[in-house]
Amino acid sequence: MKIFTSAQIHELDKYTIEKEPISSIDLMERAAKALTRAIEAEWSADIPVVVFAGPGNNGGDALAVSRMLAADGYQIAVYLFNVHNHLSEECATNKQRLIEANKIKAFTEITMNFDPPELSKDNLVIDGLFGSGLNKPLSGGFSALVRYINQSSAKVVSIDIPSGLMCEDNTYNIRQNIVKADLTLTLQQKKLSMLLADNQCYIGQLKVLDIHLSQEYISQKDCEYKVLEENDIKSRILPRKDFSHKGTMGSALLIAGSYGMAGAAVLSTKACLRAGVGKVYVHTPRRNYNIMQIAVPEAVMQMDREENYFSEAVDTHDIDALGIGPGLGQQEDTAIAVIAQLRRTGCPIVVDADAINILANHRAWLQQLPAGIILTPHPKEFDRLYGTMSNSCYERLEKARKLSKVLQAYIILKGHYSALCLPDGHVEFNPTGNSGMATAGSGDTLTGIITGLLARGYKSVDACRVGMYLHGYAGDLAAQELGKESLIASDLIQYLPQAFIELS
Ligand SMILES: NC(=O)C1=CN([C@@H]2O[C@H](COP(=O)(O)OP(=O)(O)OC[C@H]3O[C@@H](n4cnc5c(N)ncnc54)[C@H](O)[C@@H]3O)[C@@H](O)[C@H]2O)[C@H](O)CC1
Ligand SMILES: [K+]
Repeated sequence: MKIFTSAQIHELDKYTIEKEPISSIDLMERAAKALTRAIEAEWSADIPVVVFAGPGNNGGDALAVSRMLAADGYQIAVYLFNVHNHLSEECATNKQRLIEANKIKAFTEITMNFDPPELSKDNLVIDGLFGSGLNKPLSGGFSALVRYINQSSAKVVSIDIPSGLMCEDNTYNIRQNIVKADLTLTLQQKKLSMLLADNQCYIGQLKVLDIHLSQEYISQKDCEYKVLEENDIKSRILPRKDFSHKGTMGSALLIAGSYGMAGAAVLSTKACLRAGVGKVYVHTPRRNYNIMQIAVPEAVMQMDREENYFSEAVDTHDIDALGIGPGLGQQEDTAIAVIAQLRRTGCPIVVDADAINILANHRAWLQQLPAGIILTPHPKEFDRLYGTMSNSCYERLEKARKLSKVLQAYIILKGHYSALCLPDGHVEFNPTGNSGMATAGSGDTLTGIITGLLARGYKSVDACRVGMYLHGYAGDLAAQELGKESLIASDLIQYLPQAFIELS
């Protein structure tokens, strides 16, 4: 699913009006019908509804919804904020239609002073103050109203987007002045800000309502952000040929583990094997020999000369993909070996965990990374790598995009909706996965899966796409059976076969 920016949504809106063709007011009527249906599916007519409508088309939607709910027997009190004595054309038409229908309990148009109605837990607030046309943080009377709504115990449903939240960048927004919705009914598509962790507290439950905007525009328009869908993945899963043997299914090498961190090597190795690769080699310190042999008998061991940590770069001539970093530790010898390894490796590489931390501590080395390298940082690792803290998830995402372009690297910024940043500036979000996966070792399994897919013959971009989707999908299957609370990283490996079956 493409994620258009608010400017593109505006364009899409105009394109639909012109090409369908449909008048702007009829399009609003179509949106309002979808919104009304969704609200009626959640709340019955005995809940008293208070509607706050703004001066633009978000307010127009709210007024049309008010008319439709009233016609269905809901008790509605409407407050229309017209403080600059200017309503959008569609908002003004819907004000007229609402008054003429004469079905609502109370209609107040606020031009100056506003005496807020009492809001109790038995009320439903419909927030139609501002939508995709918001162009700066809310202030003055609007911010006071938002705070009033937020401190009340009423249920809140936001039309299109919680008022005060920007569709994209909220780095410099004023967080107290954003409506906290219980339900957000967004039109046509999710907005970028809805995919970012720091905005989740405003959105509540999220439903996307299809208002049938132009499919022609949607399919033709290039777009920097998209959410991956099952079909994007299914069509990319490589078939296994009948006459395959382990020599044709690729060889992966994992450089992982240190004393006390053998588990990271075990998890990444098992996950790598389960990604369908022919052979998996593991280079790990001597101390971990027994653990690895017993835990993963399918893997071939290569012991480091050091007892406790990775210390020497190894030959990768016969290897199809390298995964480096899980549980490595950050010894200075390890750092030097990691850099030497990255320099001498000719096959595709996944860099994770301590290997990322090492690069973060030696940022001059970043320039030497081979193009096409895959980095899989979680947000803190990314901040260290980039060298600055981010004030918002949007800011971090933009930095990751920039770094991907500069390094010509694939960066997977991990989290809910992990963001795959491509060297050409595009971002693809992964929709699978759940909070049960926020547990130690989860990242090690992702590294193993992507390394396995690379060795198996997937292009780097597809190994990232398929890898993160499968990883989350396995997590979702595991959560269905085991619940989220008790989920551990080994469960992800356990459910990887089922994930493959369902996606193949
Ligand atoms: N394509 C669709 O998805 C459709 C969306 N619809 C609805 O239309 C709104 C967007 O409407 P628009 O008129 O462009 O913008 P808003 O209503 O969000 O607000 C514009 C209005 O507000 C003023 N303004 C902006 N920022 C501030 C601020 N910080 N403080 C005060 N005032 C501000 C601005 O100057 C304008 O006057 C979309 O969200 C949907 O709800 C259509 O109904 C159907 C198609
Ligand atoms: K809104």
